[in-house]
Amino acid sequence: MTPQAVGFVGYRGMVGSVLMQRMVDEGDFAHLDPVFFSTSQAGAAAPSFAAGAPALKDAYDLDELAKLPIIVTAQGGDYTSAVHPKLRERGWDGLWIDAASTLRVKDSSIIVLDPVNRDVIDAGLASGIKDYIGGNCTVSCMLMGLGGLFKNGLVEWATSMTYQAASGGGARHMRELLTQFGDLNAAVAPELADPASAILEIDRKILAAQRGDALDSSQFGVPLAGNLIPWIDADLGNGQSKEEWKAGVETNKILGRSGEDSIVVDGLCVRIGAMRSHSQALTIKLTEDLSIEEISRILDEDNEWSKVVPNTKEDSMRDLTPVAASGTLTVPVGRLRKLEMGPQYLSAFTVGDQLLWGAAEPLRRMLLIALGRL
Ligand SMILES: NC(=O)C1=CN([C@@H]2O[C@H](COP(=O)(O)OP(=O)(O)OC[C@H]3O[C@@H](n4cnc5c(N)ncnc54)[C@H](OP(=O)(O)O)[C@@H]3O)[C@@H](O)[C@H]2O)C=CC1
Ligand SMILES: N[C@@H](CC(=O)OP(=O)(O)O)C(=O)O
Repeated sequence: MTPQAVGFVGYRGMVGSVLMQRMVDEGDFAHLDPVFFSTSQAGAAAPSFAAGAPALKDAYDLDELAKLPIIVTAQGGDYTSAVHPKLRERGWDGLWIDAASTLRVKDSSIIVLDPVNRDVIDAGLASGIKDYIGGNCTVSCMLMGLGGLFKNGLVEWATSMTYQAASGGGARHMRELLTQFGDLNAAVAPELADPASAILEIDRKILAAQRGDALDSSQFGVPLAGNLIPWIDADLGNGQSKEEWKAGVETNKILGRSGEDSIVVDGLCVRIGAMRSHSQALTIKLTEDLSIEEISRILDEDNEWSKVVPNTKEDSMRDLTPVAASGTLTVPVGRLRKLEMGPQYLSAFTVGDQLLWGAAEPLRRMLLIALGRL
């Protein structure tokens, strides 16, 4: 069988690079003919990992894009807004697989997270839906960890309090965080080198640096190092951030639920100084009083990546952190405990790499589904 041609836009960005690495690691390029696009480097050589691919094409060249039956993009929402409607207007009916949020909640698209909603994806393909969009990173990571409870109708409502990594903002945000850590360290280096120096003097200098103009905070707007930011994405004007709004809307869309069938999911989204894994603490009201053993079994069995971490200090500190989860597809779920509110109230804590399950991996797997390989 002739390999299918697939267009890739945004392959050299942060999300795109993680996607390419996963595809190289899994040998995916052996089963397709890649055509790479760039908004800034048309004509340059294709990336070395895809031997034989043609030179980079202009990502705004609709004629070139329209030749392809499948386009995968991690270029960003502005690109999607600029190109996708024009392609559809001219009658292109290929599959559009996208990391950006632009098309996510449209009726004409499906949010892809196949370990959780393969049935929804298959029904979409069968009914002729052409736009398949990766979900919000926090939502996808939460559902990869706790999907077993949601899929089995065991969640009456859930509230999530997130601890989101710098990578959610992009590569420049990660660099800014590290630069801030370095600058803060430098501000008190002599005092740190002297074990006899007063900690309150160190603290005073750090606070002065954080409150002054010394730290570059141009990406996040305020310092993140030694701080946190209790707001992510746009202000919807009703006291809710857009990131918080996505939790309920996207969770239900992924699960194929709507109207009275919807599950209420809401909470607060907070940026912290982790690098690339998002964490979240959840309070879940269960629809029935299940034992922790039964809950653990359901979560572990739901998908091969969800891993229940025993609710002990040692296990939690070792296996339930951004440092433990980053760079892996494992989504640890722990701190499972019945809360004092009653036997149907469950606490949980989960962590996921927001560039893998939070962005690249659902796209990669959707591509494999489209190619008939998954
Ligand atoms: N960051 C995240 O956590 C998540 C992001 N997304 C979505 O993915 C989109 C892309 O995000 P992200 O990957 O972080 O964006 P990046 O800024 O890393 O990359 C986007 C594009 O920037 C261009 N670019 C310019 N200079 C460089 C450079 N030095 N190195 C690499 N690329 C460069 C590339 O396009 P070109 O080759 O055309 O110049 C690249 O495709 C987002 O807009 C969002 O819609 C989705 C989920 C999570
Ligand atoms: N908003 C997320 C990252 C992201 O890109 O989300 P979305 O794909 O929903 O725009 C964060 O900052 O952590």
